[in-house]
Parts: sequence; structure tokens; C-alpha cells
Amino acid sequence: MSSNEILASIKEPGQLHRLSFLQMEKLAGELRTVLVDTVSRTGGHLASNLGVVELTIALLHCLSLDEDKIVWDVGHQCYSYKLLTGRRGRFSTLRQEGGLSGFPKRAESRYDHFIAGHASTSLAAAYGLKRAMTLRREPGAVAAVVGDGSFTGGMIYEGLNNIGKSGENLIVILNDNEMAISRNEGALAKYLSVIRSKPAYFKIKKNTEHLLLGMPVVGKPLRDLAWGSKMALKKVIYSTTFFEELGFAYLGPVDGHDLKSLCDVITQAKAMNCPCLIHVRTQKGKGYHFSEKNPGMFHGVSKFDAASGRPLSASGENFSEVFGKELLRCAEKDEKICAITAAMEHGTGLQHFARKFKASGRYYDVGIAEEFAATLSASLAAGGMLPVFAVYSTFLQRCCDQLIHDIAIEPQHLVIGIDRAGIVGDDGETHQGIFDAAMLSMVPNLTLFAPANYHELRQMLRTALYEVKGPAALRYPRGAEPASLAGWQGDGGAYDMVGGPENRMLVVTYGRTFAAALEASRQQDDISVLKLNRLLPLPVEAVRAASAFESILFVEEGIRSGGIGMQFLSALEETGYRGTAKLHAIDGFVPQSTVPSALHRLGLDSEGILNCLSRFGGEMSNFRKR
Ligand SMILES: Cc1ncc(C[n+]2csc(CCOP(=O)(O)OP(=O)(O)O)c2C)c(N)n1
Ligand SMILES: CC(=O)[C@@H](O)[C@H](O)COP(=O)(O)O
Ligand SMILES: [Mg+2]
Repeated sequence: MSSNEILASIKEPGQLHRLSFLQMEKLAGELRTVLVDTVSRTGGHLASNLGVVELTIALLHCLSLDEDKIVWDVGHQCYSYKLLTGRRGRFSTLRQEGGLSGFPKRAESRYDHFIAGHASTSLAAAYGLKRAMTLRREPGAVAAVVGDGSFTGGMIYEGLNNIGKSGENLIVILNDNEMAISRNEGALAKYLSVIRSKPAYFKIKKNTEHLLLGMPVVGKPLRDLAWGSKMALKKVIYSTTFFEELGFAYLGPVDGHDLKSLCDVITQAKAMNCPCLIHVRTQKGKGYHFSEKNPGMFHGVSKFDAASGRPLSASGENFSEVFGKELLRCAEKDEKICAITAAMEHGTGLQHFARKFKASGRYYDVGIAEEFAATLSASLAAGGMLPVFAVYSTFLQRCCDQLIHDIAIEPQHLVIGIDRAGIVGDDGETHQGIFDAAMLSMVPNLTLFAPANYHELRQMLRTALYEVKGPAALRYPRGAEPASLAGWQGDGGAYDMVGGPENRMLVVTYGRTFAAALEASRQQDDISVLKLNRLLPLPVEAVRAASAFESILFVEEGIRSGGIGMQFLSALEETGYRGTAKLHAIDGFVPQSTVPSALHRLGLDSEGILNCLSRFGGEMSNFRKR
């Protein structure tokens, strides 16, 4: 048999119904080979996908995608699903511009039923899909695959609360690998470890169910009777699980790499025709030596050498590392400083802080619970601590009400480190950090800084900690500082100006785009650049300085509507400015690509800025100097 014979033969997911267990075992091996080979070349989420190979095969073997639906929580683990639902031919384009998304997308396939990328949405998604099927009298079950990390997100409990009473044929598959990106924290992780240790209960239940399900006619009423007495029995012999108390049939724990057990339990769950929770135990990174040894490192990987497991590009200093190390330096001198993350310890550079201060209770990994993290930060501040919440821009979107209600109305002094601000690249629409500045501009009493390099990040963090009253935030991009800005030092005020009003054109910008604006001003005379250091509250002195120029182009690597640029131009108008002012910003969702390619496509690199200015220049001719 050729190396990929079975996978190559799968043209439609329905073909998996006819595979023998031996063939499915072989298919699992083929999938793992493709996953490691492809992700080593494209980058992506390897460990999570290696952990659900058998689960994906079993789901497609037991469910019929002509009527049943599967949704994936976060969706970063859906690569095998994509390979088995008609997208093998495009799989080498994974996460590339114009290629397959790294997450489920309805536009990509009829088998992708709901968008994913942000955690803990799958139960709401599954419930809505199932209710629509019921109301439209469409047959079929809906299954939601949820990782134990995603299970720490609040929306999951909102989902359990609504589904448990619904009686719907909805199967929640809890994929328990004891990991989020790092090791899973919290009481839920502890609870799962307890119920993982009770396989006996599951065996008794399975045998009883099989016996009754096999009985004609009397089977169901007898089964309901037995089920009722079993519930009583369980309360006597076994403590029921939290899930059963909420109205789910609990099936598990099941070995998530044992195809026969998986097929048994999925078939049983579908036949029970009620809310079920299947608890599967898997190994994150299974089947590839290096990811088994270090699943955290292989959660999200850039290109790597498959033979050695080593990354192909050395990851040097970056904004997250600089942030984490500067925060640690401050915290060593100030015991009021606490750090909070929502399951993104390494992504936000907090691992240094955690190593030093976890034991002393000044470090919190609250799980995938950004809303909770925001309000916890506010209450720590209310209690006299100096909390710093580090969070990706895109995930901060979860905290809009907490920012307004818990943090700003009675302003709490805390700091939010907004990482991945701006275009992030391969994760695409669900992860671009382009909305935070617009969202925060609604929040009164909040100060927002935009460092353009490591020096400013350190400086602005200290300013946020010790010179700002009320909530302060600083936003910085994924990756390293622009080489052209290494060591740049402005005057540390609310804005910096490069060039004076003797130039006709002024480009106003902030953050990473300052490098592109400077480059544009080097390529064409007559251009000055104003870099905002403080975005909120908008520095009126910067607006005043800008009004001396004949024409102004505001360039923003962020959404136009409600963004800083819009506010700057309206403040300019209020000064009675009679020049020409334009805003060049982002007008919609930004699909996956490399960051440079996205910035170029959006006209946010130096070439794009010069093109803007030359188009704009045409409107300059009718400008009369005052
Ligand atoms: C709201 C939100 N916060 C944070 C993340 C970042 N994130 C992506 S996957 C992941 C861990 C998921 O763990 P789990 O659900 O257990 O899946 P596994 O990778 O273990 O299969 C996190 C924190 C996210 N996608 N969404
Ligand atoms: C799936 C998810 O949300 C995270 O894994 C995210 O992709 C991490 O992004 P970074 O690679 O920028 O840390
Ligand atoms: Mg997990």
C-alpha cells in the first residue's frame, strides 16, 4: 500500500462509514504524516491537531455529515477534518494568502457550519444549529468538539445551562488533554482529573445501555426506567458528574486514541437522542516525538525542520518578551504589581513573571476567561494592588463591558498590555488586532499609549504604572520592533514631530506605521511626520501642531470606524483648520497572509503611504496657503 493510499481514496466523508478498524488505524497514521509534513512547511497548530486524529476519524465514521453537523471550539484542531472533507488537495495552502484557513469557515466548505477562532463559542454555535434543525424538521445530531482549555471559558457554562434542559440530540465532546496552550490550570482541571480516574462507572453504564438499546419495543421505556434507577444507583454508589446534574448523559472517560471505544461511545451518544457529554482523554501532540515531548511549544508553530523539530527561523527579541521582562523588573521593586493572563502566559511574555511570582500569589492564569481577567484586575486594583492584564488585542474584544462597567466608571488604576495589536498575519480575520483602539476610544477615563519600539514600550509601561491615574493601556504589535526604529528616542511627550511646517505635507500616525511613514518621508521631500505616543485622550497639542500644515494624511493600522484617525480629523476640524485632511485606515476584515503582504495590500507600508500622498497631492493644487 502506498503511504497515503487510504487518505488519497477519501473523496467524500461518507466513505469513512465503510472503513474497517484496521483501515482507520492506517488512515490515522497517514493523517499524522500529512499534518507534520505540511505544518512543518506552513506553520500552524500542530499539537492540537495530532491529538484529535482518531477522534476526527471516529466522528466521521459514526456520524453522517449529510444530516449530522460538527462544530469545533477554537477550530485550531480541525486540520484532519478538513483533510477528510474534500480539502486534501488544497491543504498545502494552509494559512497562506488565498489558501485554506487554519480555522473552520463556512465560505470554505459546506461541512464547516460555523466560524471559529475565539474559544468557548462552540456550544452556543451547536445549540443554535440544532434548534434550527429541529424547527425546520431536519433530522440529525450536532456534535461540538471542545478542548479542556476552551472548557474554562464562561460561554461554555452558558451553553451547558441552555442545552442541558433542551432535550436536543446534541453531543458535546470534551477533548481532555490536560493542556490549554500551557498546562491547564484551575478547579475544572482538577475536577476532570478526578472523573478521569473512574472508568469503572462508564463500563457498567455502557453494558447496561447496550443491553437495553438492543431490546425491541420494551428497550426504551425499560431503559428510561433503568436510567432513572441508575441515576439513583449512581447517587448511591457514584457521585454523578457535574454534567449529569445539568441534564447531560455523561459518557466517559474514553481513550481518545482508541478507535473502537470512540466509535462505540459516539454511536451510543447519537442513539440516546438527548444532550450527551462524551469525555475523551487524548494526548496533545500525539504521534510526533517532538510535540509529544513539548506540546506547549508545538501548540502554534512557525516553519520547522520535521526531522529535528527545530524551528527554521530563530525567534529573537520581541515586544512580548520586552514587555514581560520590563514588568518583572518593575514588580521586583513594587510588591503591589500583579500580573494576569487568560491562558496566554507565553504568548504575552508573562512566563518570566510567573516563574518569579506565582508562588507568592501575584500571578494569575485564569484560563480562557478574558472577561473574568478584566474584572479581576479591576477588583485587585480596588483592593489596593497594581494589576497588569496582558491580553491579545483580538481577545480583549471579549472585555468591552468589563472595560466600561467594572474598570472605567469608577476608574480603577490598572494597566492593560495589549499584545498582537495591529495585523497579526496567518491567523486571519478572527485574530487581527485592528479593533482595540476604536473600542477603547469609547471608554471615558482611559489612557492609551502606542509604543513604536522597545525603548518606548519600557518607558510607556512605567508611565502607565506610575504616572497615569485610572486605567491605562499600551498597544504593541506581534513580533519584533521595526529595525529602522531600533533605539529611536523621541522626547517622551504625547507626540513626536519629525520635520517642521516648512513641509507642505504631514503624515500623522502611531505605533508600527511610524517606520513606514519615516521611510516615506525619506523618499520624498516636503513630508513631515507626527507620531502620536498617547492615543487617548487625544493630545490636543498634537492636533494644534498638525494644523500648521497645508495637508494632512492620517495613516492608521486599525479599523477606520471609530478609530483614532477619525477622532483626530474631527478635532482638527474643530480648530477651524482650512487645509486638506485625509484618513487612510482599514475598512473591513483582513484575511490571512504574511504581515508585510497584508500591510502592503492595505497601503500601510511606505509605498502605500507615498501612493496615498500622490493621489492626495492632486487635491493639493487647489489649496491656498493661509
Ligand atoms: C477567547 C480566546 N482566548 C484565547 C485564545 C487562544 N487560544 C487558542 S487555543 C487555546 C488553548 C485551547 O486549549 P484547548 O481548548 O484545551 O485545546 P487543545 O489545543 O488542548 O486541543 C488558547 C488559549 C482563543 N483562541 N480565544
Ligand atoms: C488559536 C489561537 O487563538 C492561538 O493559538 C493563536 O493562534 C496564537 O497566536 P500567536 O501565534 O500570535 O501567539
Ligand atoms: Mg486541551
